[in-house]
Amino acid sequence: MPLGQVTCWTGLTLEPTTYDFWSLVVARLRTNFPNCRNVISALTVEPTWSCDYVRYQQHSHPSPAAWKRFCGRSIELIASGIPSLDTVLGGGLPLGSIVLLTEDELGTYSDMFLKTYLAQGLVHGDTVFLATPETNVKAFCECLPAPMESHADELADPKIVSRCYQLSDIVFGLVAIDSTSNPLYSEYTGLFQLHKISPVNSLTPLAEVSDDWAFKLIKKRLLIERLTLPPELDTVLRKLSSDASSLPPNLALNTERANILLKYRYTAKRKGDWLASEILGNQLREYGNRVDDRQSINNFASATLELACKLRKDCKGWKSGLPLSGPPNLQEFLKNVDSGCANTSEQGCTAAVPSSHELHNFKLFMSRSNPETQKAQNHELPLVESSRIQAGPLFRITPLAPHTANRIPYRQPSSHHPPPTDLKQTGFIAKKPSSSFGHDRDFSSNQSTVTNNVVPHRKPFSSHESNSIKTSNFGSSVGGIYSSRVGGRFKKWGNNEKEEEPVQSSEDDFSRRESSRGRGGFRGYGGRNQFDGSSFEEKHEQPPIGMAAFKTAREQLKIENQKKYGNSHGPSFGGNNHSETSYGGYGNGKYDPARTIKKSLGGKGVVNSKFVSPLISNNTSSDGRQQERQTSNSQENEEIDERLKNIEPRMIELIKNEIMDCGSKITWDDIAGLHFAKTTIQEIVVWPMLRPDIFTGLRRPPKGILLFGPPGTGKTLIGKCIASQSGSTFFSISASSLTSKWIGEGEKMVRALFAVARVHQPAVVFIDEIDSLLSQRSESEHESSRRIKTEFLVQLDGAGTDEEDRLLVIGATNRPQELDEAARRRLVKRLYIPLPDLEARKEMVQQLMKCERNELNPQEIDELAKSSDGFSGADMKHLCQEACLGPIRSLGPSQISSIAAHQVRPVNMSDFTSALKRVHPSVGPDDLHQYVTWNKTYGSGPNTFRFRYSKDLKNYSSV
Ligand SMILES: Nc1ncnc2c1ncn2[C@@H]1O[C@H](COP(=O)(O)OP(=O)(O)OP(=O)(O)O)[C@@H](O)[C@H]1O
Repeated sequence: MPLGQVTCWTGLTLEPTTYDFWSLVVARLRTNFPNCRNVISALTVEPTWSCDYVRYQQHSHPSPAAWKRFCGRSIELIASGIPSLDTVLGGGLPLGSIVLLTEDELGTYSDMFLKTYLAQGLVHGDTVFLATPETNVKAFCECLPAPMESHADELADPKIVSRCYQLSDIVFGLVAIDSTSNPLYSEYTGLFQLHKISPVNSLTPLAEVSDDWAFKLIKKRLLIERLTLPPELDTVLRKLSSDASSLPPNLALNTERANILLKYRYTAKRKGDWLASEILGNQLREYGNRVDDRQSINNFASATLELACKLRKDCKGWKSGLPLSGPPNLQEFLKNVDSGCANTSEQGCTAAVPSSHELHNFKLFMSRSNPETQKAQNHELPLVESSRIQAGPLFRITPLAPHTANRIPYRQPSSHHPPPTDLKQTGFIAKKPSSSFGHDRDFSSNQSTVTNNVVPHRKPFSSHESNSIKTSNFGSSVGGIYSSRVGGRFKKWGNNEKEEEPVQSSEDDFSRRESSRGRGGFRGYGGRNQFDGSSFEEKHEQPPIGMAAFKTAREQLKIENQKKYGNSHGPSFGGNNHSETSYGGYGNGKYDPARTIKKSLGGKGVVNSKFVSPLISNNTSSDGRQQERQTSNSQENEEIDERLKNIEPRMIELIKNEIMDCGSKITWDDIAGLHFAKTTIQEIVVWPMLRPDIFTGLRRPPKGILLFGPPGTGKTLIGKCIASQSGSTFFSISASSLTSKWIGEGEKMVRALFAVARVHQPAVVFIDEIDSLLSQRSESEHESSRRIKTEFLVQLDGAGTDEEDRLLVIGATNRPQELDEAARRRLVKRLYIPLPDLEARKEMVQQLMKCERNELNPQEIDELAKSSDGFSGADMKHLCQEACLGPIRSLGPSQISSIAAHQVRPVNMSDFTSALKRVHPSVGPDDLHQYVTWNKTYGSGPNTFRFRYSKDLKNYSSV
């Protein structure tokens, strides 16, 4: 996978209460990873519902291949759980995947995903697992990685970069274990791990293990217990190995992986991270070679599929596109799966496993960028000077000046981190890693960084902060929950603390940890509590060197939004900044604190409800600290506009993603002709939106206007221009998509649309083809379409709406005569947008040809305008496009490949003459007649026909 491309795979438990959580996460990932290629969301929960959805998706995207393409266009793929993921991913996670995982009550993910996919990440080394029952969305999102930066200039080989570049600092791993084959875990569902990943980006995310906990999932309760491995582990491992030999290859791999993991855990605990990493590195390489050959990938796919087929929750209607025999066209399929890996050899995609060349480069880089590496590996560094840690090349391990103020005292290896010994003695490894791998990979250096006090190049902090940071590498946002749940042992995170603690730590210890961690926990690390600008100011401290370079994802998002939308626009999630259009939605509109309520997205999260630890209640209830934490959480919760309170978050998300248009600015000059319409609109719409204080009472602008006329005459253009010129948020939706795309949910969509628009006011809601939404009501029409219509009319009428709302609905139609009369009444101003007249056509040609080299003189343009009588604006565009192809057509095929762009001759009149033979008006005289008649009767233009009721009605009745 090329540098910077990230696949986001979210495990979605799709329920109203959790959707907002995940959609926010997805949105955040998308924002933070502009190059993010795939966002794949898996639905698993409501079988019927997700099944319907999937069928619908299948309908639109029938084949797995199409799905793949669908992903490729950075569109969210919603699929129905494991089989489809299997189809999409082909049994292995691409390099650089981010996996967001939530556990369902049956443990489906842990049983299946993790077993067959996630553990594979152990091999791929770069996959980051995030799983959380966190209810505080904002807090969790702040734990998400900051945008990935390109370090291509620093490292020669992009593959190395992407492999080295960790995407997160905190990892929650739920690892399923095969309880039948492993006596150690017979009663457990899986391993629950908390990892702190060094931003130094070690080659394996499991390098710095914080803690292991075994967990049981009993119904909705998650019971977590400290994992203690018995000393006779080697016996168990040996048994596992012998069992594995008799298993089919895929299961053998699973067992082997569990085996490796256990070894690693055990060694890390007993012998220290450094040696454990060495062993792990060595074993992973061997294991990786096996797993990454194509046959094994395929094995994993089939293993997953087998498991998936047995899944009770799997809905009947859904069948995986992947047959048990493997993907139908393996080569083709793997091409996609390999995602950019240039290596198409039979050995498989080696993107996941460092080649010797990569390792060589990496070694070179290491030695070039960091001459101290060797020393580090030899444990010669007594101290780390945090202030000298700078943003810059990765893998920088900075030695210390021994007597500087900002130094972290050398921590003698504790019992938890015993000095490295020769593992040969332990009997766990046959030989000490001798290949360059063990040294070249940063296993050794990275993993040893903590144990051996070589602080990795990470988001830097000053010594002052280090006290809190050291104990707060994961914090209240994610770790906060777990910190209380899993009890003690967070001491391990703090270099200034001496010994690890037993699970059930004392209250004092708990509070000490709490206070030393600070409320921010990980967020402190991310810059909110300790490291944001304000805190530095408050403490009158200079941020440490390199600090300026570090931004939390949230800060980065803000900056990007500001860049993108300026100060007054731009969606953000949860900011209460007036200058932003926040998720809560009082961005550039009025911010009315009374209207906002504090709400945690996903706060009702079912996710959370599944993770009820007995420890948390024990630890926290007695002294009310939980309450304290809740208070702090609630302070940080999202503020959501109460107008959105009853709207399904996924609809809000849909509207924001698909309907809200932040497109290019359009000025009135871009619209040729249409003077009457333009003037009227400026008077009745733009000025009132700009100066609502003047346009009050009877001067109040209409709530709805209708633009009608032949197709391609600029109705949409006008809508966009209104939004652009009045500084409004533009919502553009085609009425037909309301009725077809969101089957059965149309009226909810309408309600959501108006709610979001109100939040983002001033807003223009542009509804194309409004006739299909508000056609004449009839007896025979479908109930759902009637409901949409009613809802729309209610919204348009302003029922339940504030009179002060600056919301304009613009309907556009080519068939005004089909509009329902109630709708017609509500669209007060009905403006005819006719075909462009001679002058307008001339203007269009001039405008369109402005950017093309041409030899047209004013007479020729006049002539052209005359010859194009009856053309719409869109036809004129088509005509110019056709003419511009003239010079290219005049070249022979041989010249096309060789000619320089500037040598292509300019467009001339002859090109237009031939184009005029090919392009014809798209509007017929009969159609025009209808518009003119309707305009005369209902239009708001100056030439409209006045029905003389008293006289004409008499005539009518006498007929
Ligand atoms: N008055 C105009 N000035 C400049 N360009 C125009 C004008 N009218 C149409 N065009 C060109 O035609 C294209 C189509 O216009 P637009 O989508 O606004 O038409 P429409 O009236 O909304 O069509 P439809 O009713 O089919 O949706 C525009 O992108 C623009 O390039």
